[in-house]
Amino acid sequence: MAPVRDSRPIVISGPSGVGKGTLYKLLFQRYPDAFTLSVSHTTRGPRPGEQHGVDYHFVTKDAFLELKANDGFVENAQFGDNLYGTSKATIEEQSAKGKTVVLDIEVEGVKQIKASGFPARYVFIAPPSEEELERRLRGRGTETEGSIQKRLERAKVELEYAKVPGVHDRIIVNNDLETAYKELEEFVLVGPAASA
Ligand SMILES: Nc1ncnc2c1ncn2[C@@H]1O[C@H](COP(=O)(O)OP(=O)(O)OP(=O)(O)O)[C@@H](O)[C@H]1O
Repeated sequence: MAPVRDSRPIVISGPSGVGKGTLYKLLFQRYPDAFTLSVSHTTRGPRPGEQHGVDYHFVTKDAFLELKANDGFVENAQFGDNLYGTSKATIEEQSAKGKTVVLDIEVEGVKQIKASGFPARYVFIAPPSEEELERRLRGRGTETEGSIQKRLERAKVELEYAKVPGVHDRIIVNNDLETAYKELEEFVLVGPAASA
């Protein structure tokens, strides 16, 4: 177990395709007992293979809206026809198991968590350049051309917001993967380097 001294959840944000997932998956592989990814609520139906409570908490729209009305989310958003959110109870349950919760959320969610006063640490993953971000999005092979263009437009807004002083505790440029990983590890472990 890594000696994580600061148990506040870690909010990781950054443009789509910058390598957030790649970086925190490395962290989870290295420290499987210390970190866990937050499980979001969603009103969309499960895709084949997705498990309730593992990939998402799949809930009805009514249940989602009731939780929202009761101030149960640290952040929530609508994408298409579906609602998504991170519940306070989920973070608390996962934290109670002794794990540091990692949240992978987009910029509007970051703003909401900050506004809510929920204690968290914020790290932004930046691309070496917009050209390299585009190369990675294309290289991943998961997006249509339209989706790539939307994500690149969105990236400009996110990169601007990241420049606002005081928003993030750390900005890591994901150029060389190993170097960026080491920076993330150093940020999340807090204090002397841990031995895995
Ligand atoms: N340092 C790096 N150098 C080169 N390629 C990288 C680097 N980091 C990640 N990649 C590649 O970039 C692509 C995007 O990475 P990843 O899927 O982790 O991004 P993401 O930020 O989690 O995206 P999304 O928000 O859309 O889920 C992947 O194909 C990944 O292998």
